[in-house]
Amino acid sequence: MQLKKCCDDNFTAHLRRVYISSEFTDAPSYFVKRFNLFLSGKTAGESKSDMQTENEEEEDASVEEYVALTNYTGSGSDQLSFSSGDTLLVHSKPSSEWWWAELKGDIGYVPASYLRQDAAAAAAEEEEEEDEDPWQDEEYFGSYGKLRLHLEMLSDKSRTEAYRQVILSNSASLRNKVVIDLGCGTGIISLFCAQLAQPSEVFAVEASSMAEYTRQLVKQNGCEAVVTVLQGRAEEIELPERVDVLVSEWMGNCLLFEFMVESVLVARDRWLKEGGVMWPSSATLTLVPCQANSYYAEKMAFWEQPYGLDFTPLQINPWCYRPLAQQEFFTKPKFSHLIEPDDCLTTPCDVLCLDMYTLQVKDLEVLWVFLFIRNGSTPHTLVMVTNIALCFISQEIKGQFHFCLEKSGVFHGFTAWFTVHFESLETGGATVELNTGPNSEPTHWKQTLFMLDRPVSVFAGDSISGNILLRRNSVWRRHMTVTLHWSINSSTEETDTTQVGTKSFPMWR
Ligand SMILES: C[S@@+](CC[C@H](N)C(=O)[O-])C[C@H]1O[C@@H](n2cnc3c(N)ncnc32)[C@H](O)[C@@H]1O
Repeated sequence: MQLKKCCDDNFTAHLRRVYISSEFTDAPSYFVKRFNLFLSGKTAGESKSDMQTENEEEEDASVEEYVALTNYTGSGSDQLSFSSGDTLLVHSKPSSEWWWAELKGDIGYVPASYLRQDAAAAAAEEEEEEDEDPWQDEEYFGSYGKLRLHLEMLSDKSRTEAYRQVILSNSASLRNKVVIDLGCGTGIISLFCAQLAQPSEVFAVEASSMAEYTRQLVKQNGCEAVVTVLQGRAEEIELPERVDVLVSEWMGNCLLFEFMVESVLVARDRWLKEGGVMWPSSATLTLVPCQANSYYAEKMAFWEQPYGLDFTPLQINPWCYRPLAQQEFFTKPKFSHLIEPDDCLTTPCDVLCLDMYTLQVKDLEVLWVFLFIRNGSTPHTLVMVTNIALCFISQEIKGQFHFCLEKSGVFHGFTAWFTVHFESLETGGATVELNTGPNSEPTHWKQTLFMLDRPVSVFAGDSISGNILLRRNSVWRRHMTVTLHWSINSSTEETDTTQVGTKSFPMWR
């Protein structure tokens, strides 16, 4: 299915590293073309020939048939009217409430809740989903089997030098130690270990097909006596002995995206000796409220007067739950954002700190706890409908923030980044830190920008407080949703005013 494919393309394209400046350059092109036609006043039928592209067959596969459950009268020129029983072609689902659909050559928004999928199509889709791997290992390890990601990672000097520095500054203590390099990729960290220290053994574990080349690289650099490359998933490989040090570069965008951290924790529990060392030893997620004037101008203010025309219905649309521009550009976080230190409205705040020794896989999950309150006369059984079920989230990755703004400006959103710390083998204190924030050398992760739907003018002395929740997707194990809740307390009003907001950002499912 095209939409799902687009989502997966997003996923592989955003595996830690981002190749496209805009998340939406890969938005379904069919939708974009249809929308262009809509703007030009042509109907789909009239413009069939305009639509023909070499990708047409693939694009047509994206269209899904839905049946109208009841009559609907569209309000405004961008909504479709339909009658119960009509078959609509849904081209895109820009939000959960409003879909972009076609009926008899006309195209427009329709309310999703008025439609149901054709039963056969729904069953086929469900089956397709059931067959999919929730870890998406094929795409994931497929992309690490190519050079593109490795080139980007190795070209990131700050990142790679940080690992080199860790090995170098601990070289004496690494003597005769056994090391596992989890997810060794091209083997760079294992090679640093072998060349800069004298470990007795380095197990370089890599699940992707890159492992075959890594073996050659180890040999080419004369390290085969120390480094053993093992191809396989870290969760499944067997080592001949436990290790003194587990080193891994597992961090993704916004620290956790990809959830490679789970593989690290599983390997830690299986193979790290009692008292062994984890590199990184801890990880911190940092947040700051910020301005993003140029991004806002590029994606939102642009529609105010392009070529002297008024395109504001794309920006502000009373009929839409979320106008198109907001929906397309601000629904997901912007990866690869480089925030200017000047755009931070105040001092950043650490919202999450992970201790790599004590963190558990279950800590990464949202645990749904069901509380059944028994109706006094009914037997104690979970299936009794007379019982009341209360469901609440007992645990999720959650951090609090409280910012006191140091300057006036426009609050466009929050920017997040992470820092990891490596402790010394000897002293246990921190030796090296890799900081991906705006005051350090840019890394390939850059920063992650979460745009609010609407900018808010703020003033020095105002405060912004709230929390951030990272909810791992319970099906798609490498994805999560970041939810921000905030309240802005104004210091300038005679009577205190508070504005509250909340927004969830899927990354990507
Ligand atoms: C971010 S890259 C780091 C590569 C290399 N360590 C470096 O610093 O250049 C992560 C690597 O870990 C591998 N990987 C991820 N999860 C893994 C797992 N569960 N078992 C083995 N390898 C894994 C990926 O295929 C990828 O090559």
